[in-house]
Amino acid sequence: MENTLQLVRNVVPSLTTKKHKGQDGRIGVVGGCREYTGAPYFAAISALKVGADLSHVFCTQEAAPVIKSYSPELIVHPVLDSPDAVRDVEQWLPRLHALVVGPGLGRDDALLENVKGILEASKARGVPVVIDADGLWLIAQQPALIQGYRKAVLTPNHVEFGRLSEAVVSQPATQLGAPLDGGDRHGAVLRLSQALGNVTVVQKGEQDVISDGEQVLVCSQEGSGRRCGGQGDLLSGSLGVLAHWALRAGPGKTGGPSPLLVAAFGACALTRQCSQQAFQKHGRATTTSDMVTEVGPAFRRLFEA
Ligand SMILES: NC(=O)C1=CN([C@@H]2O[C@H](COP(=O)(O)OP(=O)(O)OC[C@H]3O[C@@H](n4cnc5c(N)ncnc54)[C@H](O)[C@@H]3O)[C@@H](O)[C@H]2O)[C@@H](O)CC1
Ligand SMILES: Nc1ncnc2c1ncn2[C@@H]1O[C@H](COP(=O)(O)OP(=O)(O)OP(=O)(O)O)[C@@H](O)[C@H]1O
Ligand SMILES: [Mg+2]
Repeated sequence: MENTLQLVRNVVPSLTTKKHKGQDGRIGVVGGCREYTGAPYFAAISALKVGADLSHVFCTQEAAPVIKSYSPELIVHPVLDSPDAVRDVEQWLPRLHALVVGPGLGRDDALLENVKGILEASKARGVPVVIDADGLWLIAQQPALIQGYRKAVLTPNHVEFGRLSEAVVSQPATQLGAPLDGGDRHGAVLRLSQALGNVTVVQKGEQDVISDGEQVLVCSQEGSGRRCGGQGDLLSGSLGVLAHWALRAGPGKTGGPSPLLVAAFGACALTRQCSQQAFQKHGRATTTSDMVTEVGPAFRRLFEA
């Protein structure tokens, strides 16, 4: 654990007076619809609090005023349900360092079709993508969308992992419902990553298991017993920034594991540390907003010690 945390520290940029706004990260979150406005907010605000300079949300028209009202810090584009959605997002891509696709996206077919176009445009430009939540629903329908794209990280929860495995490696459904033991989980994550052409996969759970098809890392940083919604969104937003930092630093700084493995490990450790710290203060009443408040102190404790 400690050795891998040190690798994360190696990619964290220093705060100096020589930098300009945007240099340490311009992150985009694609998600936010009528039902879900919290998820993209949690992802985007977490990216900022980890250290991105600018955080954009690309959501539906209806969701935009709601998300804006949560925070003056986010830049919110009400474009995702427009007929020009792909073009509207594409024009921002040259200015974005990473895209987090899926928190609060929903499963509307027209929206998913737009997201498909956004993913294709991101791949064409080599923009790193973190795919979470309903973005993973899309990938389970069309794995070819991400096949072999080495700058992608998928962050499935238990159910999302089962869906992806069934779609990609035809894992028997009987195995999907049952909790896998440690050894099986490693193998299952490794196989899914390999089947997707070495896309990095983070299976969230009691321990987070991370693989790029070559190595497997396990994050067992102490978290809490609280399982409120939104914690995965904090993780995917944080990972957007860390992925950018790690890829920019390159394998020379991350040692043996690939940059995206190190970034994913960092985001998992941070999310769990936030959970632990928030739980110490709020106990059973802990919510993801309490965890967002802990991002700064948790980051300092893990990565700036
Ligand atoms: N405040 C918000 O706006 C939030 C919105 N969310 C969004 O809600 C949408 C659906 O996400 P879901 O995660 O519900 O996806 P799914 O609808 O695929 O999840 C199915 C169900 O699986 C269950 N589940 C999760 N982990 C499990 C485990 N380890 N064992 C057994 N069952 C488990 C959950 O209770 C969930 O009801 C996404 O767009 C997501 O981003 C969530 O991120 C939570 C917060
Ligand atoms: N059983 C568990 N014990 C400890 N930590 C857990 C457990 N399950 C999940 N976590 C942690 O909670 C965080 C979110 O994982 P979770 O599986 O809840 O994601 P999710 O379902 O996508 O969340 P969201 O509600 O944001 O969609 C991760 O950091 C993960 O490590
Ligand atoms: Mg989720």
